[in-house]
Amino acid sequence: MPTVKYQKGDTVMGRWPGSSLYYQVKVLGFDSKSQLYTVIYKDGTELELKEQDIKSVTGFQTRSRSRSRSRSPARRRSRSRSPARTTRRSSSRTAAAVAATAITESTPSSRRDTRLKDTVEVRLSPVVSAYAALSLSDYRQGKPHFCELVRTLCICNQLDTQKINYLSEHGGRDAEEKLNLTKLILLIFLLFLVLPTGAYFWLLFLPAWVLFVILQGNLTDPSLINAPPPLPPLDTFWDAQALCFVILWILFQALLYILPVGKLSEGMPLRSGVRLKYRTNGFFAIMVSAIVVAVAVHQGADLTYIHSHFLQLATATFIISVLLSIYLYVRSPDLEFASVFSPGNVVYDFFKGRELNPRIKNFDLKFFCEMRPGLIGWCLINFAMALAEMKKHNLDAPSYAMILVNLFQLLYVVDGLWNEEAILTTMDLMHDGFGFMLAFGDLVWVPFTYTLQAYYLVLHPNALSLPAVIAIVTLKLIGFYIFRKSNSEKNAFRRNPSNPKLSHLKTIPTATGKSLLVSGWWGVVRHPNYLGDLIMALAWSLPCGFSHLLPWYYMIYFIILLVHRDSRDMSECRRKYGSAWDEYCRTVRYRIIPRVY
Ligand SMILES: NC(=O)C1=CN([C@@H]2O[C@H](COP(=O)(O)OP(=O)(O)OC[C@H]3O[C@@H](n4cnc5c(N)ncnc54)[C@H](OP(=O)(O)O)[C@@H]3O)[C@@H](O)[C@H]2O)C=CC1
Ligand SMILES: CC(C)=CCC[C@@H](C)[C@H]1CC=C2C3=C(CC[C@@]21C)[C@@]1(C)CC[C@H](O)C(C)(C)[C@@H]1CC3
Repeated sequence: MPTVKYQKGDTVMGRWPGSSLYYQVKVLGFDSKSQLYTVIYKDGTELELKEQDIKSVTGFQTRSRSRSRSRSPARRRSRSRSPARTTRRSSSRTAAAVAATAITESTPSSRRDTRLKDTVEVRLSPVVSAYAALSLSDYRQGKPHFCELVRTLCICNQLDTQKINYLSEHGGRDAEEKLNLTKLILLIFLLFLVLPTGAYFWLLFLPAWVLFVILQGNLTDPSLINAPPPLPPLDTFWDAQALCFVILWILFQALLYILPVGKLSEGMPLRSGVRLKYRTNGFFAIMVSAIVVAVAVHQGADLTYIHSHFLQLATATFIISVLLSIYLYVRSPDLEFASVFSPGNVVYDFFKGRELNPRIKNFDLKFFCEMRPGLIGWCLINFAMALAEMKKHNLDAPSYAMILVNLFQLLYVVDGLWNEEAILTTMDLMHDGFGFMLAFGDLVWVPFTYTLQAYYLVLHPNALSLPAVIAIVTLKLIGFYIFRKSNSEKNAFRRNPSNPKLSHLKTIPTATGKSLLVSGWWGVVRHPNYLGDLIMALAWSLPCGFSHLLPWYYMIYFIILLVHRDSRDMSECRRKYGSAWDEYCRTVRYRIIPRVY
């Protein structure tokens, strides 16, 4: 009779099948026939584990501590946690274990050999090994983000784990050769995207693009594929008054934000378990802003200034976003966040941000910038464009096209502010740092490029027939319905998974304690909210007609943005949820558009 190492009632660390994560478990018994231990997780889930998947509690450290030791996401992420990549060695009685704190093994040798371990684990598949080789050599050269991009792009190009595994099982050389072209294309993409050059690229490209589209909007024949118009003299960019207006607007919004009006909502738990509080009074802010603007117009304020000084206002806002990003960079970094996301590269850190939730006392800079000056500014600018159109064409009322664009986008923003709490469960708030990308995105990109349809219509009117108006409105409402319902469903579920209103929905439990919705909207496609958003984007461009590409810019940009976000989210969820995510993907096969994508 072999000796039983762990006894009934012992508290030990049990490896979660197919991952390198260990959770605290209690031994319930040992079956000498199968040589398996039955263990129970904290949530009551029982599993059978082999002896080598069990360790004593000593010799472990919390994952957060080990994370902060390694600043390399490349190293951390290439350590496969996907069950698809590893051989499952234990049998499970239930599909999932709801975990307490996830713990990784930490022995002196495992620490010493982290790099070796990475290589061994990722060699399980040819494609992954190519990625790993790339990432490791590039990591050594100080380009850890390089591998992140390859990984993201691999996923973008559908080289997901299942395909990779399929190829490793069936492919051999042929399959790998077939991938060469794809890899080549990926590498060309990388020339543009690779970081830190990628961060430089985006730092220059994003402002240049805003300038390009604004200048195009002033041309008689605007297009996205026209050569850029000649740069106006430098002094035309600058207008001190425009800067004052922008500062006043931001301060005004900040004042509304800090007023003790409206609900204090709790964010999602941070890694430390803390839940930050957010003042969700965005609807109040837009209402007050509308009243103030209406009074100002009534008092004779000429809002068409916004149209005639669009470039100067954009420049002023850009300057503010750069100053804000510098401030965000020089604030002391959030080490816990940086240890997970930041490779410690100055440009990359500046671009992506070093803190998840930078705050000045209770003033949350990311939340404020994402939901207030830019978003409400977007509606203000659209309204100003409608006035400019009336002035330019001597109209008593704006055109149908202008009214539709204004109303559609106003509805989108008002809805976002009305459901402001839901933003707390979105990727930006939960996972992304606050650096130049979001500061610029929130303050400049949103108000100065999302308004392009209205800006375009001032100089390029497009007459709409009544049936066209009805068709476009119907499309918008369909998109809005899908967008709102799906976002609310996920938000309600994340806030209270046992919400009785959602009890009819099927879910998959995951090892993190959170479950995934597999029916309802989230059972139709994996991102129903993106689907609704895309349909709405289509309805925003249609009123501008088909004469030029410029008003279709948002649609094109949005497809790229959402496809990229979906890939990023897919890889993040696969990392978080492992086999449960794969099961979700098997059940819900399409990402955004049913039966298409
Ligand atoms: N107009 C614009 O410029 C933009 C608009 N948007 C819109 O903003 C909204 C938010 O988008 P975004 O933050 O990108 O993504 P989501 O709101 O879709 O959030 C993704 C997260 O939802 C959770 N999740 C995914 N699948 C499930 C499931 N089956 N069941 C339960 N939870 C699930 C996961 O987080 P976890 O499990 O950790 O909770 C995942 O990381 C969308 O409507 C989008 O269209 C987004 C970007 C730009
Ligand atoms: C190219 C570049 C600079 C990208 C930055 C992306 C940001 C512009 C967007 C990322 C996610 C966003 C969201 C909204 C606006 C655009 C950004 C900031 C949003 C606030 C718009 C209103 C919606 O109702 C929303 C609240 C769902 C949405 C959230 C995501």
